[in-house]
Amino acid sequence: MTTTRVPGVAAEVIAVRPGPPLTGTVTVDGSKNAALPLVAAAAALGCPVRLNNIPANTDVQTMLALLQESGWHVAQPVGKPTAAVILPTENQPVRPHLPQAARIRASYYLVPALLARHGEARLPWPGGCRIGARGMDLHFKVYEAFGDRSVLGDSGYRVEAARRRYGTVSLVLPFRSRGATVAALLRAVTTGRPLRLGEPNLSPEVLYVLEALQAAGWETRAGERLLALSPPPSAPSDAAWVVPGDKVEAGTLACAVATTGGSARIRGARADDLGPLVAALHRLGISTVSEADTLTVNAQDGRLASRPLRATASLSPGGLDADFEPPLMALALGLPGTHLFADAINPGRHGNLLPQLARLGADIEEISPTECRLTGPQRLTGTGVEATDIRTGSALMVAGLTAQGVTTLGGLDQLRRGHADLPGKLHTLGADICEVTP
Ligand SMILES: CC(=O)N[C@H]1[C@@H](OP(=O)(O)OP(=O)(O)OC[C@H]2O[C@@H](n3ccc(=O)[nH]c3=O)[C@H](O)[C@@H]2O)O[C@H](CO)[C@@H](O)[C@@H]1O
Ligand SMILES: C=C(OP(=O)(O)O)C(=O)O
Repeated sequence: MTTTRVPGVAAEVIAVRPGPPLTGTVTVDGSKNAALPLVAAAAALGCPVRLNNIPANTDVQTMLALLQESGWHVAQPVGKPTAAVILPTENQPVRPHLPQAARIRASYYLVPALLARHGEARLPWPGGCRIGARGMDLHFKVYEAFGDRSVLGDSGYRVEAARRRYGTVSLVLPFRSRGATVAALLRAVTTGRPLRLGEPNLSPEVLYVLEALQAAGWETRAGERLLALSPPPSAPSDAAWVVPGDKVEAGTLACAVATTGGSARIRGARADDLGPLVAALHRLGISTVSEADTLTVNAQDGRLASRPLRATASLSPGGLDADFEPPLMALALGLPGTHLFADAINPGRHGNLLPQLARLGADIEEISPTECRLTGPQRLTGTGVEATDIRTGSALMVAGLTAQGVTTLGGLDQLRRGHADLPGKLHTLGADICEVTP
């Protein structure tokens, strides 16, 4: 017998219209890019780990589902939708088949836990945002440093765990990859070996993993040149971690408030994580006040003070996270000055974002495939656009807040990979935004 699946109504879009300046208070969700390595770290630890403030975006749901397929329980405490306890199952499961790992970039974070549980990790090549070639060759160098063997295929890769070895693992990364840094940390955890990693990535998402491991007994030292990790004398029996608030969601909401000339409080993200974004806002004449976990944005008076912005995505400590660039670009379109943007980390980002902004009438000059220049203020006009990746989607929503007429945004599955409900948060601040299911 054959069965026919009737597809659900997938053609939904978000409609945005210009409205009054955004005001009020909104709280961001836990961060996707912090939750993904923390979930993998919980699995690598091998004991029950309670995680709080887990965001409900689809990438994190996929990651939790991958763990469940691979020999871990994900137990949801009753009445606590954003908490989960991750613990290994008692029975050794058969080698997992994980095709959904191809949907998300961060499935690579599971390799160390899979090596510990199954002696090998067999995964499809990772997916995620299509923002240019996104290699993972440094991850394989990391595993090689631990003695593991990698076999690369057309549709995926296999890493085989080394026989038990002892002693410190030392390696220097050729560039500061966040993914490879986390891979090294988690492989050190599952092998119980001390690690000395040169030229590490020190983005907040890496520092959260270090904080979590420190809370579980690891000794950690993080400097610009060297990151060191040593195991505790005895393995922890349990741990409890909190996923930090989403700095990218907070930064996107800050750009949204600023673009409407509004004034609002954005709670939940750590002020330190927003430093580079706040510096860019100040350059654009937007005043902000940063407290421990609240960013107050006031764009009512200062917008005429805008100076030319140079926003360059960087992997260096304290650099501008590439994920802040798209919403900043949407904001800069409305502000005086000639503003420059560069993202050489993700060489396909501008190829996604610029054509969509152009549909709204933006005039942006491509200096090279990864650099562009625009002069504001520009008047945009609403039309149908597509979230071709997460941050392109959120930037288009920011642009739609001041574009004349109606902007309709499709490709919501991309947006929801990163944010459980960004339109809802904009609505809380008074945006004229709704989801439409034709
Ligand atoms: C799940 C997650 O946290 N994703 C973030 C992570 O992505 P991503 O995992 O791509 O970040 P990395 O810092 O590891 O890599 C940056 C770039 O370096 C290249 N590379 C990386 C590793 C490697 O082994 N070989 C290689 O060539 C890739 O082109 C990659 O795009 O950091 C990016 C840069 O800050 C952010 O935009 C992403 O949101
Ligand atoms: C690029 C991103 O995600 P990923 O690396 O998971 O594709 C992002 O979070 O914007």
